[in-house]
Amino acid sequence: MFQHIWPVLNITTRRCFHSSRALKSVPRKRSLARSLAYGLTGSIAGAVMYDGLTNGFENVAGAQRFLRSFAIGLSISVDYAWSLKGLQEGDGVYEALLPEIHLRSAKKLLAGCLANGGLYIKIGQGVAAVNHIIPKEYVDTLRQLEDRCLTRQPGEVRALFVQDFGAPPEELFASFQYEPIAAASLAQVFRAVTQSGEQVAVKVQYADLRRRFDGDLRTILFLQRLVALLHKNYNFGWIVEDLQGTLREELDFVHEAKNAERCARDLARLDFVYVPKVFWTHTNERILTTEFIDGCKVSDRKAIAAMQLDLAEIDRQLFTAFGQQIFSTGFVHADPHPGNVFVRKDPANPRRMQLVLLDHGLYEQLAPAVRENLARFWEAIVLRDHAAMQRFSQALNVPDYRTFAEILLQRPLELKGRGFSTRLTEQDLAYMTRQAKDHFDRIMGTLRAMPRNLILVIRNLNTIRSIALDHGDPIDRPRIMARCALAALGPARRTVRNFLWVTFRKLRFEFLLWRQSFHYWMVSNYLKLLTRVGRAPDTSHLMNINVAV
Ligand SMILES: Nc1ncnc2c1ncn2[C@@H]1O[C@H](COP(=O)(O)OP(=O)(O)OP(=O)(O)O)[C@@H](O)[C@H]1O
Repeated sequence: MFQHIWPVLNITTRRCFHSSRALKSVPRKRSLARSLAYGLTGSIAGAVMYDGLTNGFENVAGAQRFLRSFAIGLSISVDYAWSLKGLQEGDGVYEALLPEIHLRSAKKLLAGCLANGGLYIKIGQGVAAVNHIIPKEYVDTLRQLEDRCLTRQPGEVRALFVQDFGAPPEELFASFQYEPIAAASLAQVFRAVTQSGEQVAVKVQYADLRRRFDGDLRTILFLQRLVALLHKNYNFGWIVEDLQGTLREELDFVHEAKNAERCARDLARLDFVYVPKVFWTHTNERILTTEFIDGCKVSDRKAIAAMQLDLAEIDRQLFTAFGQQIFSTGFVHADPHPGNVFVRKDPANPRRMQLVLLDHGLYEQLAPAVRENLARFWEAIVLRDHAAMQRFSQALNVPDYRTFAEILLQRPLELKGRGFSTRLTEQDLAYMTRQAKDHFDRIMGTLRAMPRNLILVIRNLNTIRSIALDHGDPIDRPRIMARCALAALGPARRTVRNFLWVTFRKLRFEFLLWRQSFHYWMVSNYLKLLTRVGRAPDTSHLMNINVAV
């Protein structure tokens, strides 16, 4: 569930996680640890009481999950506060200790997620997806959740097939391997061969998932209300409440299968994207059978190198595919974490790569007006046209266009002295951390103002951005997205006039981008020259241009 409020958590992690960049002073950290500990204690006590009063403590496992989360949260808070007591950031001891504490804490979180399962695994996946913000130790440890096998009751899978299809898997399939090939938050995936000889992946839901889901959802809503009482700013309940329906749909594999087919239709034009075929005869609400894909995760750089595929090409296609969904079709995969994006050689042409999109449980549908205004807003960001940014932001009901742009891009709007495509520096990251801390209300206000279904779009963007960052950020992401936005804005009817209009807009866009790059190139060379002759004036005003469109 937390993956759905991740866009918000993504921002708040900067307040809560002790990344070496985010830590400014020890006193602040101590008070954070203390308030965390108090908050957690109060919340857990309240929640257990609430569960007891409303459910008569029927759900012992639910109470256990509470207590486990509480113990882990408390132990992590205390570890940071205690181990770093009296030390200052920048000290040798402090810097040496910090990665060790990060690693210890990440391992505790991993163990907690695995023990609690279900929604808690989603939280861990969400954390691993923000690799540009949180410490490496968390990312590396929690990444294991992307396809970690969880244990299940003996005979559970067989019983589920008998209940739902009236026969065990070995009768329904020519062969069925009971050892799962992967497991995730909702299900385990098994390999099988159909009676007609096709290799398939069979995704079988955890039997108690639906029952647990309701309890966990109630609990999280209750906990967040408590947290909101203690800390007025931390009110995320509206997001969870809004997304309840979407969350429930994710439990229905028939819905997922239909989403997969729609995604395949929507992206049929992109021959570098593939969606596995659904086998409807072996699919229902809890069991999903699809064509088996022999590929590697998009994060598996070794396997990608072994296939001699190019990371930049992969990222370009990744952003183009999701850019197409966000700006053109409006039907957006909301959970494209590396476990859900496979890479393989195109079976029809082994010299080319293909992206395979898995897990179509969670989608967001954007209304045409939202899509269009978002596309125009994105184009304006890349062209640095502030008047247009303001106009299209307002059309989306968001008054603060700067904060909105920074939430979408997760980077400063102004990269002073540098081109827009330049990679983020330590100062940029520090700026984002400061923004999140100092302007938390503004960020929350912007999130509340924007169309609700953009929350999951932001989740999509954060996830694919973290994939690219992990690849060494080899492409110009904002520009690729802006090109997708521009392509989506063309009129649907194919006439000569429309063709000319679209071509003109594209040329104008490319020219403006070229003009920006040329400007930066000229200014940076001019500066270099002045520095070489011993005269380096303050010319920052030259670099901070806005291209008027
Ligand atoms: N068609 C397939 N071919 C090969 N492997 C697959 C296929 N479908 C799923 N898998 C494997 O199973 C894993 C889990 O599948 P999937 O993501 O659909 O499950 P989930 O429970 O919805 O996961 P998530 O935690 O992402 O919500 C994938 O990461 C992948 O490794």
